[in-house]
Amino acid sequence: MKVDLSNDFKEKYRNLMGERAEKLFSAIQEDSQDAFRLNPLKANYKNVAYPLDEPIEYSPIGYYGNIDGNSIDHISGYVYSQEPSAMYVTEILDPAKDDKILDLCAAPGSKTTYIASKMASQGLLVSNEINSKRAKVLSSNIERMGITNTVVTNNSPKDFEKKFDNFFDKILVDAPCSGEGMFRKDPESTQYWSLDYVEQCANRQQHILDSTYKLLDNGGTLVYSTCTFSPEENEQNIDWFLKKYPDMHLVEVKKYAGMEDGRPEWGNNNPELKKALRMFPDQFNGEGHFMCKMVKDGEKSEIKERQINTGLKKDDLKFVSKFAKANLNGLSESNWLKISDFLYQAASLDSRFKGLHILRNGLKLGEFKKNRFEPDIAWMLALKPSELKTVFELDQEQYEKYLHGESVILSQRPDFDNKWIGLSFEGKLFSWGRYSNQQIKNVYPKGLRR
Ligand SMILES: C[S@@+](CC[C@H](N)C(=O)[O-])C[C@H]1O[C@@H](n2cnc3c(N)ncnc32)[C@H](O)[C@@H]1O
Repeated sequence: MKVDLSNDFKEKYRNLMGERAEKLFSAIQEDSQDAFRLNPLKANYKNVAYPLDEPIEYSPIGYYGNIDGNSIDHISGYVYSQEPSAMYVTEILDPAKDDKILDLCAAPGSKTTYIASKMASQGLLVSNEINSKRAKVLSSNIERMGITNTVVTNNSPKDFEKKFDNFFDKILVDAPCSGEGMFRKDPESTQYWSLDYVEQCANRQQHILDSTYKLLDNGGTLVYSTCTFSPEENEQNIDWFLKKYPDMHLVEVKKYAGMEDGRPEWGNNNPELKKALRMFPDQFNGEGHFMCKMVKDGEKSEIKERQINTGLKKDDLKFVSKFAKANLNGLSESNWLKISDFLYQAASLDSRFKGLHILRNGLKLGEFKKNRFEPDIAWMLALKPSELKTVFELDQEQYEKYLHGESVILSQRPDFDNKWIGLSFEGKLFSWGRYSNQQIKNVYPKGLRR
């Protein structure tokens, strides 16, 4: 599909870039570049059906190529589709295992799931999304990828200001923007673009950055990124931010072939802006992006946690222990949290989260029903085969029927008799199955069936 670039857009970039603008316009008419990531949180995570012969130089888990959303690799959370430029945002954030990280504009979750995979189920990741529909998609992507250390919230950045000042070691602001860098991936998005829209986005980004400053701890790192070319949303906003908060500084990031410096001349001639990074699709094999990394002066604060009541009763422990004894090879009882009838292994028990709209706190283990406990799909997606008493490998026909909502009838008595088993296809766990009487009853969530 041809991308319909408006005259205002072309004139603006001809003025800004001279002859180079024509190269940019032609690149925008070319096909976008697909890529995907592997998920190191899964067992044998390189065991995927997609070719891994075109690795992305700057991402140890990124590969060029297209994935199918109906494949078992996708359904079981072994792969995540993400265009190559966007992958570098997480690499420059450089998440560490014991960090407290906030991803403030996180849906649908491509950067958050990458961050989590680098944290190896440790530390704390807060993935926030202001839009409620998008926050649900974010939450389900986090579930699919088997992520356990994340609190998913649906709030505005301002909502965090009351309780989280100087709390986070690292913050990612992947800001809502005018999306010029995604025009060729989503040609219809050009219809929302105007010179005014760029101004509105720049203004909204300044509000988000104001909140972010308060939430970032001394010595902390802030990565700001957009998928747009406009100077107003990029260099000019960063120049504004650095002047408003003189204890924030840009730091150098490594630039691979095709990545360019930020443009001081687009940001009030602030020479520091060279340290930012730009990707233009006429030079770089990916979509258009801007990103930069900043640090805050000062010594790290001492953060004291105030723990909430976990809501657990003695009987609750009894039911889960009984379930685990029958079906698992062990059980960690740390950070258990009961919310109405649901049991979570919480990513955080800190009372600061009270008052936020939380969609998911860590791993959803399951639900207490009358005198029993039923495990949740989220738990299965986070388990390794070695943690289960029984893993049953389905054949192609059984797998397709199970995904569709049908039960599996076994032709003979199997060599297990426990009730809750892990179901796998091509060696990848994707669902619980409930065994009884030579049948594996279908417990695949209705919303996921296909
Ligand atoms: C570029 S997208 C984020 C993409 C995401 N980081 C990813 O990698 O999948 C920006 C997000 O910011 C959200 N947003 C919109 N207005 C916002 C605001 N005022 N404050 C915070 N986030 C906002 C949008 O709903 C959108 O999901």
